[in-house]
Amino acid sequence: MTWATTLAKADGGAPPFVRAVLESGTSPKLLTLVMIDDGKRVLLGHKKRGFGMGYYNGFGGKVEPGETIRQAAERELQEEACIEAVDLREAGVLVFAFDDQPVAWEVHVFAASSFRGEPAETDEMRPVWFNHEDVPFEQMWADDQFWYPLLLRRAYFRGVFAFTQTTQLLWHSLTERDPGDEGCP
Ligand SMILES: COc1nc(N)nc2c1ncn2[C@H]1C[C@H](O)[C@@H](COP(=O)(O)OP(=O)(O)OP(=O)(O)O)O1
Repeated sequence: MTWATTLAKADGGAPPFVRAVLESGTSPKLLTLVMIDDGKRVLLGHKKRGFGMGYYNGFGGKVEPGETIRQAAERELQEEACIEAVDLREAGVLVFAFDDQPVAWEVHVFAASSFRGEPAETDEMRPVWFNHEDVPFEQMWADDQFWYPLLLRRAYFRGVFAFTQTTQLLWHSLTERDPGDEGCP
């Protein structure tokens, strides 16, 4: 997570717990998040249970042993929204550090503009379309308002976000990146 450590030192520096977790040597927990964006509207799910319950979010979850990150993204989209992305692309990576958790969460964000199937409510998510100008940030994770503009204009992004009390955003650093560029942000 070299880039995340570099970002954690940027913009005045992250809270100490962020650098501690990033420099601990412990691998981050890998998760996925898939956004369907048809160019005018995004498909979000209203989370009905578990982590982030009550928020609108993309579809995703933990990467299971033996699957790639992309396979996990495809599986979670099918499980949570009953659809299959046609043109799934890597949109960005978000690292979340929580002041009460010993490992960082590395969330791989994917986007697609078309899909097969009909979005359907599952026991985890209720899918709802929102026009780009009506994305309900007040009912979403506090980090989303910062990286959605990059997502919607198809810019690849990387960000580090520090939370306390699970949902309160303390600090963040976000950069727009070329996915093939492994140099310093
Ligand atoms: C902290 O900020 C977050 N912001 C956003 N936008 N999304 C987040 C944040 N933290 C987690 N997420 C996403 C990442 C995943 O898509 C889900 C969480 O996945 P979940 O815990 O539901 O994983 P599953 O594997 O589906 O879990 P269960 O099978 O145990 O329900 O939220």
